[in-house]
Amino acid sequence: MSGNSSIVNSVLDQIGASGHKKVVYCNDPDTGLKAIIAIHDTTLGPAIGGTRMWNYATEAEALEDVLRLSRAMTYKAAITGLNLGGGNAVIIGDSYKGKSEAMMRSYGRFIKNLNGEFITAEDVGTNTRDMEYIQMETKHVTGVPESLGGAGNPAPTTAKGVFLGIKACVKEVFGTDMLAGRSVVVQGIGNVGEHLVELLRAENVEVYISDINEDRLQHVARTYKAKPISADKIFGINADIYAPCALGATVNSKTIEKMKFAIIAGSANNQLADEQLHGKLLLDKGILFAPDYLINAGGLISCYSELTGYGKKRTMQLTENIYNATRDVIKMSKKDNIPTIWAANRIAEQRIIDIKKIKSSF
Ligand SMILES: NC(=O)c1ccc[n+]([C@@H]2O[C@H](COP(=O)([O-])OP(=O)(O)OC[C@H]3O[C@@H](n4cnc5c(N)ncnc54)[C@H](O)[C@@H]3O)[C@@H](O)[C@H]2O)c1
Repeated sequence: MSGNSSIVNSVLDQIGASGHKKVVYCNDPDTGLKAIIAIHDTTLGPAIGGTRMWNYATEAEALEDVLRLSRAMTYKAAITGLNLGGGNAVIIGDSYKGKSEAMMRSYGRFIKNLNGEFITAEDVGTNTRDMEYIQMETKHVTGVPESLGGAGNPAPTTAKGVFLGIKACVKEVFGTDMLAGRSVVVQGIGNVGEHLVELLRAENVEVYISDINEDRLQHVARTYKAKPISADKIFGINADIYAPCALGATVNSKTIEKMKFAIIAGSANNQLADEQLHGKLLLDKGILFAPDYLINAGGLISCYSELTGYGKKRTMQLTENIYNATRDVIKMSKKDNIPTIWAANRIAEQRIIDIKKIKSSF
C-alpha cells in the first residue's frame, strides 16, 4: 500500500512541478496501445503537439519525455504568436514493428474523448499515414495528407524555419548570413534533418551527417554529397554549427565540454538537458544557442494553418518571421547578458501572462 501511494505521489508531484494541467494514460490491450497524453497549458488555445512513438525503456522515461515535450509546445506556440496551447503525446513501442491501423485508430478515440482539448500531429516515429488513421476517429488531428485536405508532412516547413534560425545566428557570429563555406554537423537525418541537409547543400555548406540508421545515412550522403560521420565523432569535430535533429538532451555537461562549435541550431525539441545550467554554460563558453522551440516552429505553423484554413502563403510568412524572432532573442540575450533560452522563455511567458489578463477582464 505504501509502495503504491509513493508511486502515485511521485507521478503527481512530477506533473505538478512541471505545471501541467492534465496527463492522460491510454491503455488498450486489444491493439497493444500504451500511450501518455500530456496537456501543459491551454491559456492561448487548445493544446497541440506531436505524437512520438519510441521504444522507451521504462514508463517513467516516457512520462519525463512527454512532460518536457508538452511544456516546450506551450512556449513554442506562445513565442510564435499562435493561439494554441501546449501538449504532446508518446506511444510506447517500436514504430517499425509495433504499429497497426487498429492501434492508431484506438489512439484516435482517446484523443476524441478529450473533446478538442488536445490536437495532435506527426513526430518521431509517426507519419502522415498514422494521422490519416487517427483522423478516421477524430477531427482533432493535423498533418494529414494534402490529398485529404490537410497541409501534409510539416517537416519541410520545420526545416525551412531551422535553416532561417541558422542564418540569423550566422549573421550574429560571422557578420553576414551568407552560408557558403560554413560547416554544419546535422545529427539525425530523418524527416526534418534530410530537408535541412538539402537546403544547406544548396548554399554550398559543408555538411557532416550522423544517424543511427546506417541505410539512411548512406542514402542521404550520396543524394546530397554530405559527409557521413559516426556518432562518437560529433562533439569533437571542428565545424561552425551543430544542428541536433534527432532526440533531445544532447547538449549537456559532457558534450559542451568537448564542443568547438560557434553555434547550436537544430530541430530537436529540448536540446538542453537542463535549461538553467546548460543555457548558462553555453553563454559562458561563447557558443550561440538558437532556442529550439523558436526555430523549429515551422511545423507547428503548418499545423496551425491547417486548423485555421490559412493558405501556404501565410504559412511561409510566419515561418520567415523566425529569422527576425531569432535576432530579437539574441538582442535581448546580449542586452541583459542572459542565455538565449532564458530570453526566449521571458518573451513566451510574457505573452501568456498578457493574454491571461485580457481573457479574465470580461
Ligand atoms: N517533424 C517536424 O515537423 C518537427 C517539428 C518540430 C520539432 N521536431 C523535432 O525534430 C527532431 C526530428 O524530427 P523528425 O520528424 O525528423 O524525426 P524522424 O523520426 O523522421 O528523424 C529522426 C532521425 O534521428 C535518427 N536518430 C535517432 N537517434 C539518433 C542518435 N542518437 N544519433 C543520430 N541519429 C539519431 C533517427 O534514426 C531518424 O533518422 C525530433 O526531435 C522532433 O521532435 C520535428
